[in-house]
This record gives sequence, structure tokens and C-alpha cells, in this order.
Amino acid sequence: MSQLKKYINNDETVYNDALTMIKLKKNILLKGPTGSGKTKLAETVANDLNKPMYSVNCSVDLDAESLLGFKTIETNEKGHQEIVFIDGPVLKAMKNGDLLYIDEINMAKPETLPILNGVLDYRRALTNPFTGEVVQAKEGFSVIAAINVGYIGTLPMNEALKNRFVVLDVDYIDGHTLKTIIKEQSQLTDNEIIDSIVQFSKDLRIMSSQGQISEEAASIRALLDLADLATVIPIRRAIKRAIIDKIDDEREQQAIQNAIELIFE
Ligand SMILES: Nc1ncnc2c1ncn2[C@@H]1O[C@H](COP(=O)(O)OP(=O)(O)OP(=O)(O)O)[C@@H](O)[C@H]1O
Repeated sequence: MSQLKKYINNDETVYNDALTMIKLKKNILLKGPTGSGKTKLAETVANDLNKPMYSVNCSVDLDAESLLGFKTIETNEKGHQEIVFIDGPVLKAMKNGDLLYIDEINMAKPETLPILNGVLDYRRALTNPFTGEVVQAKEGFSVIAAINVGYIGTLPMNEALKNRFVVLDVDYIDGHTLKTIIKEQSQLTDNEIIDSIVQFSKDLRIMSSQGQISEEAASIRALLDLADLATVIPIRRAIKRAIIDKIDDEREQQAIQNAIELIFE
């Protein structure tokens, strides 16, 4: 666990507030674009609190079983078959007092998540509909959820659910923090190329703030892919593979191409 590359942000309030909120027993909703470090932030919290993290990835297919668990038949030590319930991520995190991470919570169908309402408020409890067991969360149980803002396919979050969270914005990092992340998390060691990627990312952020390209074009995940590719293929081709070819809009592709001409001769 000590090997974990941590979430970093030059605005230290983001991470410090996350830890403080968890200690205050608040549920945290991380809001930010894809690849901005939301999962990394939650993993870092789990690591700092020395707890395992149980994850739920929401989708329209998410059902109560994916949250709570399922019944199955097992053979006991006497050789008899019996029906047992295998706890899912929510019950495991509750019973062990660990961290529950609910990713893309706004992708779930609105009728699936109310089952968690009691878990997410002062009650910290749930009646398992499959077994009738009443589960009270152990001390230390915490919840972090994440939503990708503006992502196609997401639904506005149900008000009663949203009401149970405090919100932390998680935006893309840049400048020297980005440089540190590239050095820590990619294979690239050439400082000159790293600096040019950081500059390139800055230009892309400006273009995105002007509406020329979408924000996700240069997610931190894509920039880390770019850095890895740049160790084995020329930087322009690496940008094509890691960033440009993922974009559908030709005007956006051209805008990025123009930015490349300015930075990489
Ligand atoms: N601020 C940051 N500190 C450390 N690592 C970061 C940071 N931002 C992004 N990363 C790295 O970028 C990659 C993507 O981050 P992560 O998976 O946490 O994003 P996410 O916001 O959860 O994405 P998605 O919404 O698509 O699930 C990871 O390799 C992560 O380590």
C-alpha cells in the first residue's frame, strides 16, 4: 500500500477537505471530468486511513445484487448443500468499517439507489431485502461517490440522493503538479519532452476554456498515455494516438494540430 502514487493538487484544500469531511462522517461527492483523479483521490484517502476500498461501478444495469450481494448454494463441512448469502461491496464496507467508492453514481437508474438512502444518512443502516438482515455500519465506514459532469448518458442526480452528500470539485491539474504526476506515473524521463507536454496541456486547457475543444480531450489519463507513448514513438505521432484520434469532431482535431505546430517543431 505504501507504493501508492498519491493524488496531488497544488490546491491542497481539495485533498485536505476530503480527509476532513470523511473524519466528520460526511459522504463526499467528487465532481469532475473523466480522468481528473477522482478514483485516485478516493484510493489515497483509503490508503491514508489505512483501510481497504470497496468499489461499485454504476451503470444502467446496476441492480440491488451488484450493491448488496447475492444468494448461492454452498456445500458445508458436513457435505450438506445450503443457501448462503455472499456480501457485495456495500455490505462488506459497512460491516468492516471500510471505505465505499461509488463510481459514476449518476449512471445508475434512479430507482436503484434509494436502497442506499438509510446507509447514506445518520442511520448508517440497511435492511438486506434478500435476507432480512439488519446491517448497522461499523465505526469508520465512509462513502465517496463520483460523477463525471457533462458526460453523455448520465442522468441528473436524484435530489434526495444528492442531498446526502457534500461536494468536492476535482478538476484537471496542471503546471508543476502535472509534471510531478508524469514523472511519477509514466515511463517518460526526458525533462524537455515532459516540459513540452505540460505546456501543450496548458494550451489545450485554454482552447477548452474558449470552447474550441472539449475539456476531456486532454484528460490527465490521456496525457499519461501520451507520455508513455512518447518514450517509444515520436511525440507528434504519440499525440495523434493518445489524443487526436479519440476526437470525432474534425475542427477540434485541427485546433489541436495547430497547437502542436506551435510547441513541437
Ligand atoms: N491529481 C492527480 N494526482 C495523481 N494522479 C492523478 C491526478 N489526476 C489524474 N491522475 C492520474 O490520472 C489517471 C486517471 O485518474 P482517475 O482514474 O483517478 O480519474 P477519474 O476522475 O476517476 O476518471 P473517470 O471519471 O474516467 O473514472 C490515473 O492514472 C491517476 O493516477
